[in-house]
Amino acid sequence: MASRVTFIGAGNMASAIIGGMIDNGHPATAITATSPSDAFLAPVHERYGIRTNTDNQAAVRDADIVVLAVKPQVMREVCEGLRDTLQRQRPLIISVAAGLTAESLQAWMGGGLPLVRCMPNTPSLVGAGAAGLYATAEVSDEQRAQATELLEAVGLVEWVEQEALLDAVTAVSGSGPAYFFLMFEAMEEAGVKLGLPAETARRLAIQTALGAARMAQQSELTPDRLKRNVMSPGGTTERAVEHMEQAGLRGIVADAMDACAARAREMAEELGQR
Ligand SMILES: NC(=O)C1=CN([C@@H]2O[C@H](COP(=O)(O)OP(=O)(O)OC[C@H]3O[C@@H](n4cnc5c(N)ncnc54)[C@H](O)[C@@H]3O)[C@@H](O)[C@H]2O)C=CC1
Ligand SMILES: O=C(O)[C@@H]1CCC=N1
Repeated sequence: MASRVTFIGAGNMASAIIGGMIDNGHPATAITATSPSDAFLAPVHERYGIRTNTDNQAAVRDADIVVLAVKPQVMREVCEGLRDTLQRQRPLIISVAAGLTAESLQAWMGGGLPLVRCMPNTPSLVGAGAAGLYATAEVSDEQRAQATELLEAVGLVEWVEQEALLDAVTAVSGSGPAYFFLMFEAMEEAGVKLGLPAETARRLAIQTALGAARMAQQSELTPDRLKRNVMSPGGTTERAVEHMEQAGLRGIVADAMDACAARAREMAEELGQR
C-alpha cells in the first residue's frame, strides 16, 4: 500500500513535491495537505485531487510521513501544536524549512522522532530540483529510502552525513538558482549594450545555460575540459574567460557562498531561540 503522506503547508514547495509524487503514480487519496485557510487549499485540491484539511492535528493522525512545509517563522507554533499527536503516531518527519536545526525541531515536537532535514530548491517546481538531505539517528534505512523516493519525484537527491553540511548545500543549490538568474540578467544587459534586443539576448542566454547544463550532466568530461573545448586558442572565448578570471570571478563566488552559509548558521540561531 502507498505510504500516507501529509504536508503541513500547501505553498510553493509542498505543491511542487505533491505534483512530482502524483506524476510518479502516488495515489492522490494517500496525500493530504493542510493550511489555516481553505482559500490556500483549493488550488492543490483542484489541481491534484488530494485530500485537504484546515486542522493540522487531524491531518497527521493517520500519516506515515509528515512533511513540514511552512515558513521557518511559523514552524515553532506548528510543531508545538502537533507535538502530542506526533509523539503518539511517530511518523517519519521531513522538514524542508531553511535554517531550522534538527535540535530545535525535535525540542518543539517533544524529541526522539525520526526526522529528515531537507534543503530543496525552487526548480523543484519544474521537476528539475536539487535537494540535500540529512537524517537524524532515529531514521531507519526504510525511512531514508522513503525520503529519497519522495524528493526524487522532483529532482536530484544528495544525502549528507553531517547536519552542518546542509549550510553548504544551501550555498550551492538552495540559493544557487538565484545566482544563475543573476547571470541571466547580467548577460541580457551586456547583450543589449552590444546591440541585441533584450528578449533575444535573454532567450539566447537562458538556452545557452540549459545547453551547458545538459552537456555537463551528460558528458564524461570535467567542466574545465568542456570549457577548454569552447576556447579556441587566440579566439573569442579565451579573451572573455581570461577577463573573468582576472576580474576575480572565482573569489566573488567563493565569498558569496561563504556569506550564504554564514547567514544559514545565523538564521538557525535566531529562529531556534524564538
Ligand atoms: N523558496 C525557496 O527557494 C525555498 C524554500 N524552502 C523552505 O520551504 C518552506 C516553505 O516555503 P514556500 O513553500 O516557499 O512557502 P509558501 O509561503 O509558499 O507556503 C507556506 C504554506 O504554509 C501555510 N501555512 C502557514 N501557516 C500554517 C499553519 N499554521 N499550518 C499549516 N499551514 C500553514 C500557508 O498557507 C502556505 O500554504 C519554507 O520553510 C522555506 O524555508 C526551502 C528551500 C528553498
Ligand atoms: O533565501 C532563503 O533564505 C531560502 C533558503 C534557500 C533558498 N531560499
